[in-house]
Order: sequence, then C-alpha cells, then structure tokens
Amino acid sequence: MMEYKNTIIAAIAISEIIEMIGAYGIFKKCGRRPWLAFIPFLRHDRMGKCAGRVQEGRSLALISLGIVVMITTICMFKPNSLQSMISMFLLMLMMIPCVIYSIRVYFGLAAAFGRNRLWVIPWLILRCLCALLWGCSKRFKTAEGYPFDEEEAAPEVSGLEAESLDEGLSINITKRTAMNFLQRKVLLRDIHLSIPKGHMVLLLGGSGSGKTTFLNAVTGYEKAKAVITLAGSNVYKDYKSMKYDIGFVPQQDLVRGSDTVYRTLSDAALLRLPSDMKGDVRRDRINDVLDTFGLTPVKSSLVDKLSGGQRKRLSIAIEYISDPTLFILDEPDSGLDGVMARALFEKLRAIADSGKIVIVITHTPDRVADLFDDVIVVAKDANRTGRLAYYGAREKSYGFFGKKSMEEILMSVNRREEGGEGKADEFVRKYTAAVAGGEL
Ligand SMILES: Nc1ncnc2c1ncn2[C@@H]1O[C@H](COP(=O)(O)OP(=O)(O)OP(=O)(O)O)[C@@H](O)[C@H]1O
Repeated sequence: MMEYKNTIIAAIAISEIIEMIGAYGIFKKCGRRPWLAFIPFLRHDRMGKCAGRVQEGRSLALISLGIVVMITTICMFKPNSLQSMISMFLLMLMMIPCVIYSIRVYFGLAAAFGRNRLWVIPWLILRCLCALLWGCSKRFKTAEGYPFDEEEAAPEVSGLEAESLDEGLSINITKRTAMNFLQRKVLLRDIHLSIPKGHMVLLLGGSGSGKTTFLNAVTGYEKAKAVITLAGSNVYKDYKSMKYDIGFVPQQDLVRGSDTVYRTLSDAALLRLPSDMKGDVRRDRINDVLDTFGLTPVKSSLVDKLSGGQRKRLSIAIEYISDPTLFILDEPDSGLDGVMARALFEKLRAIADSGKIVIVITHTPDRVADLFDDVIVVAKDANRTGRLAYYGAREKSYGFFGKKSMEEILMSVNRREEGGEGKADEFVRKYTAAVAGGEL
C-alpha cells in the first residue's frame, strides 16, 4: 500500500515539474512573467490570463487548492473513516467545476495560440505534456493580434442615463447578472437608450452577445438592475398591467396545428384583450388583424395547412391582437425567402408608422435594412459582457463603423475567435465618447 502511494506521489511530482517547465514557456510566449509558472496554484491563475479567461483561471486556482486540501485530508485519515469519506465526496464534487473551468481555459489558450478547439481534449487528458509541447516547441506561437483587445478594454462603466420619453421607450440597464457555475457573470452592462414612438429598430449582435438577454430585460421577463419605462409607465413596477402593452414574438412558433387560423386568433383575443370588451368589438379587432397580416383568405384553414410565411404571420398576429405599444420580434424572418421576408418587414414598418415601437432581431439584416430607422449594436467586450457599441440612426451607423453593410458592422464587433475583427471594446469606447460629446 505504501509503495503504491509513493508511486502516485512520484508521478504527480514529475507531472508537476513537466507542467511548470511547459507553463514557463507559455507564459514567456504570452508576455507574462515566466517564473510565476513555478508557483503552484498561481500558475493556473496566470494560465487563465494567458488564455484571456481571467475569471476561469482564478476559479481554477482556488478549486485546485481545494482539491489538494481534500487529497491531503484523505491521506491523513484511515481509508474508511467518516472524515475520509466526506473528503472523498467533496473531492468528487470539486472535480466537476475543475473540469469545466479547465475546458474554458483551454478553449481560451487554443484561441490565443490560433489552434483548433479540439486541442482541449489532449489538454484535459495529458495536461503536463501539452503544456511542455506548447511552451517549448517553436511551432506553437501566439496568434496574430494577441493579446486580443487586452490593453484597450472598454471602460468598466459607460453610457449616459437615457431620458424618459412620455410616449416612447426608455431603457436604463445598469447591469444584468446571472450565476454561472459558482460564479456571478455580468451578462449586460450599461445599456442606456431611448426609442421614440414610430421607430423601427434593428437589434444587431453576434451569437451570445446578449440580444435575447437584453430583450428579456426590456420586457421584464427576466429582470435586470434597470429602469425601463414605456409611455411614461415603469415596466417592472407595473408589469401585470403592462403585460399586453408589450408584444413579444419568439423565434419558435407556438401555435397549435389542429386549430383554424380564426380560432387561434380568437383564443389569443380572449386571453389578451380586456375581459369586458364587447363581443362585436373583439370580432372587429380579430378581422382587422387578419387583414393586416393578409390572413383573411386562410382564416378557416387549419394552422397545419399554412405555408411557412403564413404561419409566421399568424404567430405575429397573435401578439399583435392586443395592439401593443412595443412590439418585439426575435428573428421573424427565419426560414423565409427574400421576397416573403421583405413583405413581412414592410408590414412591421407599417405597424411602426402607426405610432408603435418595433424592435427586431434578424440574422439577415441587409435585405431589409432600409426599412429600419435605428440600429442597436450589442457586442461582447473583453470580459464577455454584452455592451452597447452603437445606438442611433441606421444611416449614421455605416459611417460610425466605417462599413458598407450591417453584416460588415456585425463582423467588426464579433470576437476574433468567432471570425470577426474583435473591435467590440474599441466601438464601445467610441460610442461612449460620442454620446458624452453629444455627437450621437
Ligand atoms: N440565465 C443565464 N445564466 C447564465 N448565463 C446566461 C444566462 N442567460 C444567458 N446567458 C449567457 O449570456 C450570453 C448571452 O446570451 P443571449 O442568449 O442573450 O445571446 P444572443 O445574443 O441572444 O445569442 P443568439 O443570437 O445566439 O441567440 C451567453 O453567453 C449565454 O450563455
């Protein structure tokens, strides 16, 4: 038994030494103080910094410390004692976040060295040998542009409080946080803007930049540290009474195939219109909405028999039945061809022109860009927090970003490892300065 223990200790010591040598090389390549590689635990922290994953590196360092404490406890007590069992249980628990944080740090390292993300597998299995290879081999160099955005990270706090509009939407999100694997993550920070009524706004942002989180915070579905006012009323405080003032059309259609179009809308009307509304007034509203969305010819058809475009229009009509002041749509054009998408967005434009506010997420903005008044660009900064990189007139946005299309604007703020130009922080700073200087 003793021999067995000694072998394990010797193996751990050898792998530690190999890893230290490798980490020394990695730190040097990443422009960090290399001697820190020889300090246990701090090494994990610095590895996180090299990978651009500061929080994960720090958490990994703490968990590694916990693991060592647990292993020592297990060795100190008799194998089947209560203390040893508890330590074993805690050790198992710690392994889960340890693996998760390790994966995140290795993903970051792969991006820092411009390598495939699959490298995370050998890193997890043979960490010490991978560290040695990446640290000592000349074939492993940091990627072009490394460290990504680090020196010029966007300011921690930015943005000016948006004024409350009597008839429009004013959004003042200070922060939206969430617990994520034992760690509080800031999903959104400092998003302040006011949208006047009659405006149709494009919400632009890369995958995971925080668009849905932003919309959920605006509608009050998932509250943030924020003040949202719609036509002078506080959305969070008056949530119940304002629920149907805000129409939210999710990406997925939530309609029952076995109902007719009319039945679907009349059920929605029963739910969303005031209960004291007279039957004929309600019927008129249903017919108006059917007309608005070109669904009158198919009002007796089963939902299952509708085309993709008709089904989409029905989903939108369900939310529109309550005549919302603020109308939000998450990718209403997914699955629609260019002509159908254009026709749909023209309807949304008409709704905005009737004095509403329409906010739309679309992944193919350029085919309908001319229909929008304004653009909101949400981008992930160096801390992976969703920030406001632009809000203003669509026409000015091209000049602000120095680009010719919405897709190019999106690429400029997307992170490098996602194929973008990684200029999110630069534009958050530029936007903050422009707003403070009264240029936007
Ligand atoms: N409740 C939550 N807890 C922890 N993290 C979350 C939570 N909600 C969202 N996130 C994280 O916040 C980030 C933004 O997510 P969000 O869904 O808002 O992005 P998105 O811009 O809508 O992306 P997509 O275009 O891919 O739908 C993601 O990294 C996501 O993992």
